[in-house]
Amino acid sequence: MLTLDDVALRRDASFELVVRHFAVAPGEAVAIVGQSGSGKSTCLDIMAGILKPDRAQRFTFHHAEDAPISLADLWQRHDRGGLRNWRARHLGYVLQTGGLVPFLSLADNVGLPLRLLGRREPGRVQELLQALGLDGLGRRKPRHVSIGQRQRAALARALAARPALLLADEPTASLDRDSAETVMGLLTSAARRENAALVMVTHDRDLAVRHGLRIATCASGGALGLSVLDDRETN
Ligand SMILES: Nc1ncnc2c1ncn2[C@@H]1O[C@H](COP(=O)(O)OP(=O)(O)OP(=O)(O)O)[C@@H](O)[C@H]1O
Repeated sequence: MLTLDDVALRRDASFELVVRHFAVAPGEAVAIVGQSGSGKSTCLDIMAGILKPDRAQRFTFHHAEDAPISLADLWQRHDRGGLRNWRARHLGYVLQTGGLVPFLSLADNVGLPLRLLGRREPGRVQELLQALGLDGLGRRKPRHVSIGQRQRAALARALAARPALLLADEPTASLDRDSAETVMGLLTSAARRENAALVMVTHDRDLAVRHGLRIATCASGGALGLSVLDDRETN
């Protein structure tokens, strides 16, 4: 579904991320692991069409019967509208910081992707709040719930429009062990149910392995801090 070949982005004089090859198929789940500062979040932001790569031999998204979309071409043409449409239609992104809109209730945050797409799905928001253990908190603003509850609301929002590609940056980082297991279970089962591709960044390799995710390593090394993600190194 998502394929990257020789995609690179230099962040500063001492750091360049180079994705030699990465591919994820519908229904497949991959965890990107690696040391702090090795480029995991940068990699996810490139996959999300948020950060523009300096070069991309191949950077494509291919969903079901639709024609393949070259994200590399959209960037090349500076087609911001095209990238925005692609993100709205196909992408669910759980940010490390949650990224909820502070002045909207949890329920309105979760329903936001559906509203932006002009879709009405009565019951969908409630179903997600319930699935993520947020029943009864829908009317609260993000600042009036715990960090872990915010994280789960962010996950519910990413799932709302049933995206084909689900990206998550440390979705369990602010959760206790039991909640982390629960959220991982929900994330992977939701992705499987929707036949979505899931790519998540995590420090917790064991948690990812326990939940059946393929492991891709973001390795750092070399004098320039060159970072290479290569999913052929997976186990
Ligand atoms: N906005 C930015 N501008 C310039 N450099 C950045 C920016 N964000 C991150 N970097 C640099 O890019 C490199 C990779 O950072 P990134 O956040 O992708 O790593 P990470 O593996 O996700 O780290 P962590 O596990 O600590 O979250 C680091 O050297 C970092 O200092």
